[in-house]
Amino acid sequence: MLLKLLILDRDGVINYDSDAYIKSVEEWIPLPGSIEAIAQLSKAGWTVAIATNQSGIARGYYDLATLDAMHARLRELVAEQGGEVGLIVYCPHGPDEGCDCRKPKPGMLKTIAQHYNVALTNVWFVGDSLGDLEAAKAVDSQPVLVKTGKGEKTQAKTLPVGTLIFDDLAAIAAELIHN
Ligand SMILES: O=P(O)(O)OC[C@@H](O)[C@H]1O[C@@H](OP(=O)(O)O)[C@@H](O)[C@@H](O)[C@@H]1O
Ligand SMILES: [Mg+2]
Ligand SMILES: [Zn+2]
Repeated sequence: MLLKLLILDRDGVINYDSDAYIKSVEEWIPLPGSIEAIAQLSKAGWTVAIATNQSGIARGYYDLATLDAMHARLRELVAEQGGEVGLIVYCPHGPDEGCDCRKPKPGMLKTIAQHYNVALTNVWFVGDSLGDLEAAKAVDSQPVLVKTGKGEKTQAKTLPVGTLIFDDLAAIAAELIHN
């Protein structure tokens, strides 16, 4: 049976983003409807994985324990709604470290695909930044832009051909669950 895999960016898609980075669990605040959307997708048989840049680690704004606490909180909130979150992959590196995982490079998407032993072709990758969409395009996944977070600013840029646009994660869940 083909795995129904959906990959999400984190900041600006699941939780509010900030130009000052999300530096603590207290600053990690879910966007309206995002927790419910993930839980509904999970209960409808979707595997929801996450690929997130976290250069704030390299910049020293917060540590790995804090990052893990944010993700534990996310998992706890989704579990309270009867759903579950799949693999969470993050890039802790800074923009100048030349790693393979920082979006727009597709390294994290490849890691997720290998973990679930699936191809990335046409798998929806939902993000609010151009780098998210470019990462998707690089591995023939489906770039999906949400207007939350930095999404409306991103929408004004030149997007990869075929990018789908939705208001928010709740609208994406409705589309995937009911179609
Ligand atoms: O949207 P995801 O990938 O989940 O995470 C984005 C964050 O890591 C941060 O990425 C930073 O970009 P730089 O890493 O400084 O270029 C800035 O855009 C911050 O506002 C943002 O919070
Ligand atoms: Mg983002
Ligand atoms: Zn990296």
